Amino acid sequence: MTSKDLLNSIREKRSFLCVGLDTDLQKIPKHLHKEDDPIFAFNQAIIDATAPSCIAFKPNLAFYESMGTFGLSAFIRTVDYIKEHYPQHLIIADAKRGDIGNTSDMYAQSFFDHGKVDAVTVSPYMGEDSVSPFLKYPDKWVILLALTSNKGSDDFQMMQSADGEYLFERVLRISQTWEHSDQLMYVVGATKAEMLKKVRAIVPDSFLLVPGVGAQGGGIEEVMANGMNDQCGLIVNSSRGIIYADSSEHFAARAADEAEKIRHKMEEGLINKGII
Ligand SMILES: O=C(O)c1cc(=O)[nH]c(=O)n1[C@@H]1O[C@H](COP(=O)(O)O)[C@@H](O)[C@H]1O
Repeated sequence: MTSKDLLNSIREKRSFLCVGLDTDLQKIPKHLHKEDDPIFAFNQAIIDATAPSCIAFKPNLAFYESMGTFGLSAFIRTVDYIKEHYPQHLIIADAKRGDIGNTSDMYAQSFFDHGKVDAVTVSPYMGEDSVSPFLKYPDKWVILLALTSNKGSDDFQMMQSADGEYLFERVLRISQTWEHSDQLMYVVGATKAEMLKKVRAIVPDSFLLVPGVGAQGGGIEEVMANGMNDQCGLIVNSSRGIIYADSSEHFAARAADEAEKIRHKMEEGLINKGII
């Protein structure tokens, strides 16, 4: 999926929302537990309900791997379901991978050859040779962690070099010199929205994956004000705030309402910026 495809999708849906599929057996409605595959049944209902309001889905691997083969099978079924029924939606495997070259090669194969996702989140801290195996797949995206939404991002990402450059700024600047850097997106937490201007000074044109609205307290308005470029350039994720809005039999309809509320705010931002 190219950035042009993404922008078309954003214009068509009037949205740049990503619905996070952080599916937890303990949190899904009890009536689904009688299904053969409750995780997939939940995802399917959430996907069908929210697809009109979003442009991307982001299953986080931790939630699936924690359930062993049963969880992995639900992950694969989920990806296949989105591919088959909503082929224009970007699928992000949130895996936060990255290792020595030959191991990253295996990770890349598992997501892009065996699995058919469009993008994978990758940690930059082992450097270029740990990321380049993911960048060998044309039309696939590598989403590098730049400035994450959690408190611990202060520990390393906000460290400053003698000339005042933050470590996350260095990640942005150096990674832009790598081969196929046009296939890079970056994670910047919505809770760090005040830093988005600094991010844009280094990567004015890149797409940013922005998690941390909703449950983590980040605000969509500040993200749009500081991070939106003239091609939108944003994919904003919400997981718990949408998928667990309700735990009754009406969970999917309530998830759709929550997604639509966010989409509505995004639509205003896109109009104000002249993108739609
Ligand atoms: O890479 C991510 O998606 C990510 C990066 C980050 O800095 N912060 C962050 O919350 N995430 C992920 O985004 C999702 C946020 O979930 P909610 O807080 O429930 O909306 C989770 O899957 C996190 O793992």
